[in-house]
Parts: sequence; structure tokens; C-alpha cells
Amino acid sequence: MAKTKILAENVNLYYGDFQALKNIAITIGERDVTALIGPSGCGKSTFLRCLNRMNDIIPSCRVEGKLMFEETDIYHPDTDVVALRKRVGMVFQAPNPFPKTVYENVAYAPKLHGLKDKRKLDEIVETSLRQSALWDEVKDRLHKPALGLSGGQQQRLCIARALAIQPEVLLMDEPTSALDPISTLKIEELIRELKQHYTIVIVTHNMQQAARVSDKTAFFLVGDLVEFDDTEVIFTNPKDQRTEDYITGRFG
Ligand SMILES: Nc1ncnc2c1ncn2[C@@H]1O[C@H](COP(=O)(O)OP(=O)(O)OP(=O)(O)O)[C@@H](O)[C@H]1O
Repeated sequence: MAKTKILAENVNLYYGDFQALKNIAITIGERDVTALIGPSGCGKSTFLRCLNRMNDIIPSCRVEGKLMFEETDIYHPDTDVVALRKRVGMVFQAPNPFPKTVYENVAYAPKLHGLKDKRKLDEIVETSLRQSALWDEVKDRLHKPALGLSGGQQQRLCIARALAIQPEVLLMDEPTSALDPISTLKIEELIRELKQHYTIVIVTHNMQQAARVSDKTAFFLVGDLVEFDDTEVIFTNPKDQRTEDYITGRFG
């Protein structure tokens, strides 16, 4: 049993009068890959965004309940959101590198956090690009525009950018939905590598992907967390009929 990294209890989330998450309770283990699955609009991304308070930018959004990241109460008014996001990094659906060089994309956040030493920055850029399995492809074009990379390379660059400040948790919101099958497989291999060091929570529409990359799977349906278990159990022996209907393709 992995050590608990993130704990949710009785989490309710509202966008104005609309309740998008209902009584969510989940325990996310350290260095586990946890997949969030379910039909469109069921609240997967909303829940993911709670974990580093990305929902803060939505004025109508209100969160109730207990959401802990180790000892940190994520929604406590005194919680330092910048420090939280340093520990809980995020990769989005469409690759979104900055219109800067490959090097500057990766060095951006460490610089923002005050690192000026060129040698240390070089080291971080190389390590992060190696960890995201991109180094060999870009080592000769570090000072070329990131937007000149392929879509799959851009997404691995965004992963390197997230890793550059050494987060503990990596949130991935459908990280391969804009990619071709080969780039998708590369990202999936990468996720399996990264889990040696990081706790990963991934939203995916692709059930084969959830089955391939995750240790645990959470099935959401219209704001409810219907079932959460070992991925193998969810895909071979789910307890709830609605989970079975979803994974066998009867709806969604
Ligand atoms: N900013 C917002 N304001 C109001 N309602 C929102 C907002 N964002 C999401 N919602 C609503 O909350 C519900 C959950 O949305 P969410 O994006 O979390 O679902 P999802 O499961 O990630 O869907 P998808 O797979 O389509 O991305 C939906 O009904 C959606 O319309």
C-alpha cells in the first residue's frame, strides 16, 4: 500500500448553483499513477484542477470539504498557492509551449523562482529534457524556437517544463488527446518511467490508455465518484454496474 499523497473527503464543488462534484472521497498513493475516467462532463478535469487550485481563476467556483496534499490543506485560506503549484505541476491537453526557445521553455520556471546560475540552469534543462525523453531529439536545437518542434515533441517539452521545478505530483489533463498514435505511445512509456519519481494523476478519455498506464482508476459519472480501485479490478471485475456499462462501451 503506497503512502497517501493526496486525500479527498466529502469534496463538493459548485460552479454558481451547479454542483459539478458530489461528495468525492479518494486517496491517491505516492508514486502511483491514478487515472480519472468517465464520460464527457462528469467532472474529471474539475477534480484534477482542484488538486493545485487551478479552479481559483473561475470566479463562480466554490469548493467544500477536505482536500489534503500530505500535511497541506489545499483550500485553506493561508495556503500559499504558488508554493503548492511548485509541488503539484500540471500538463494540459494541447501542447502549449511558450513562443520561446526550447531552452527558455524549460528554464522559465526555475528562473521565475529566482535561479540565476547559468551552469545550474543548464543542468536543470538537460536533466528535465532527459527525464521527458526528449534530450536526444533536441540537444542540437536548444536555442531554436519550441514551436518548431512536432506536436509530440512539444508535449514532451511541456512535461520537461513541468519537471524543471521538481514537483512531487504531476497532473495531466488528457495529455495525448491531440497527438498521433506514436507520440501517444511515447508519452505513455514516459509516464511509466516518471512514476518511479513522481505521483501522477491523469485524466483520459481513452480507456485502453488508462488500463495501460495506471495503477488505480477512478470512474466518475455526473459529478459522482462511482468506483475507485486497482485498475485491474476496474477493468476486469468492477463492482458497480455503471462502471461495467462504461468500460464495456455501453455508454459514454
Ligand atoms: N468554468 C465553468 N463554469 C461552469 N460550469 C463548468 C465550468 N467548467 C466545467 N463546468 C461544468 O462542470 C461539469 C464538469 O466539467 P469537467 O470539465 O470537469 O468534465 P470532464 O469530465 O473533464 O469533461 P470532458 O471529458 O468533456 O473534459 C460539466 O457539466 C461542465 O459543463
